[in-house]
Amino acid sequence: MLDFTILNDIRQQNPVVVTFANFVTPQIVANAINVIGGSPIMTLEPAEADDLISLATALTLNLGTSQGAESDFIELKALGTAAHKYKIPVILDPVAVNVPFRSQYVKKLLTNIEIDIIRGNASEIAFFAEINAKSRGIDAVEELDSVSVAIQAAKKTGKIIALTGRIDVITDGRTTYVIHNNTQLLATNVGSGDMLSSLIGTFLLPGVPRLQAVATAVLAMGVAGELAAQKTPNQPGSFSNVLLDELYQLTPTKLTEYGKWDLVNA
Ligand SMILES: Nc1ncnc2c1ncn2[C@@H]1O[C@H](COP(=O)(O)OP(=O)(O)OP(=O)(O)O)[C@@H](O)[C@H]1O
Ligand SMILES: Cc1ncsc1CCO
Ligand SMILES: [Mg+2]
Repeated sequence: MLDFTILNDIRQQNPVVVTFANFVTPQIVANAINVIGGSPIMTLEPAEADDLISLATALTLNLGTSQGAESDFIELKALGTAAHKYKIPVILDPVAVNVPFRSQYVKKLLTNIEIDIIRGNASEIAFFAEINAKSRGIDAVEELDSVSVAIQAAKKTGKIIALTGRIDVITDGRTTYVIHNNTQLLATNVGSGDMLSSLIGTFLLPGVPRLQAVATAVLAMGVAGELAAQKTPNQPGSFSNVLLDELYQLTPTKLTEYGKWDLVNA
């Protein structure tokens, strides 16, 4: 079961979420964390990694624009090592991981840092399921069977997988949540996925079962997206702002009333 009172806990605890961001969407990612009730901080300085992570409840590593630079790798490793030391969960957003150079980089990262959760679109998650999927840059292109791809990725990696798309699938390979709340405007808005990867961090409060926390974060994004889309039909620019308003105004009652989700093979 999902416990939506976690929203009240987030607002009460104001959890610090550290994000290694890409340079395209840091502002909306920071706002997403803030409006839901968390406290965002972005960093690029390895020397402060331990200090920041000691304050944080989760770490999100977004690889959107990081690939290649040795300084980035040093930073990612410093953050990941500190997260392991302080036992906080690490979320990976493997943007465009099917681009060969990025595939190698992610493999290197996974041997150096312990990752707990991977959030990506169908093409990105297919990489971890070891399925040959096409992708065009940051976007998924193929209609894959999301449920089986996500479960296979979870089994291959041993990590929690959040596969987003027309439906969202959250699984540890045994228990699977499928989320049906959605809107095309979320896909059109560049950075919805980046926002979600850091929102997941905000929902991963200490002591909360991780799979349920991840599923609730994805549901929250879907419900807020639908409510925003009703107010901004065919207006992607306005949608982006109203999405933040709806995340800010989200309540456990709204998640209960509007949330459409299934629990499969529990
Ligand atoms: N075809 C779709 N229809 C409805 N909602 C979608 C669709 N595709 C994605 N979404 C929603 O958009 C949000 C972001 O997921 P998406 O899979 O687009 O991430 P992404 O590709 O990493 O995005 P970005 O790179 O722009 O941050 C999720 O909440 C997801 O449910
Ligand atoms: C457009 C883009 N390019 C690298 S990261 C990013 C934002 C979506 O993740
Ligand atoms: Mg993405």
